[in-house]
Amino acid sequence: MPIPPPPIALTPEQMRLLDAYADALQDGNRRINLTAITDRDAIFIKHFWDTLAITPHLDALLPPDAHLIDVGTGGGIPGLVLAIARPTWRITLLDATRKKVHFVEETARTLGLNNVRAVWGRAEEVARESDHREQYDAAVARAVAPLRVLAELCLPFVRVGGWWCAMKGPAVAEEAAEAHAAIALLGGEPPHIEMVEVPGADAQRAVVLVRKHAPTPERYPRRAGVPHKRPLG
Ligand SMILES: C[S@@+](CC[C@H](N)C(=O)[O-])C[C@H]1O[C@@H](n2cnc3c(N)ncnc32)[C@H](O)[C@@H]1O
Repeated sequence: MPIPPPPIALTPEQMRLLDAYADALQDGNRRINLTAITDRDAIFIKHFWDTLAITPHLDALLPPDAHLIDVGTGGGIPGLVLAIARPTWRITLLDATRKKVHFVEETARTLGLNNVRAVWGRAEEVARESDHREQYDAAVARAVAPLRVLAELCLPFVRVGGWWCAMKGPAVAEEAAEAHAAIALLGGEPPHIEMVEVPGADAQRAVVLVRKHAPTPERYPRRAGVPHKRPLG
């Protein structure tokens, strides 16, 4: 079965960049464990189309020159796909694993993406640095932690008036309900859930959108590992 068309319009140059990125993921995966998804069609559907399906939601919330951080980017999802789809956005890719940060840095360079920078570190530590804390129009994340943990890893990066955007699966409503108290504590408004159609995907997908209305209290995030061990709320 051919790969279905993307969920948003792409130029031939953007399709060429996604093809080159798929090559890099397949090649990189032979050396380091970047993703469990290695089949080329699955890379397009479960990584690329999955990210592009949330892009219209971000378009509606963010300015053309938005600065985003992808927390726990791994092999570059969603950050590198967003950098290809929206070249006027600036994207910071953050991961705690050094070799993954090297991979995304190298891949961005090879693809000629000059709107990308990569940062190696734990979200709990990097979010305490003044050039990252509350500096971003949006923090995005996929497959990093349950929402009430992820809130503490993401919201400290977001400026007041900005957005936290988490890509999730079908159990999202329950997860969001559990995260309400943590989100409020960290300066977020109640989460807004949108179901997302991903062409060719069998699983239900959703995006959780949280607007930040107040600064995150100084004591958050707590020390590295604590958000996972003792989730807020
Ligand atoms: C399952 S992978 C998901 C990668 C990518 N977002 C995706 O959807 O394919 C989770 C990634 O989050 C990173 N990670 C987990 N906790 C983190 C933290 N506290 N700070 C920074 N990165 C973290 C891990 O190193 C790993 O690369």
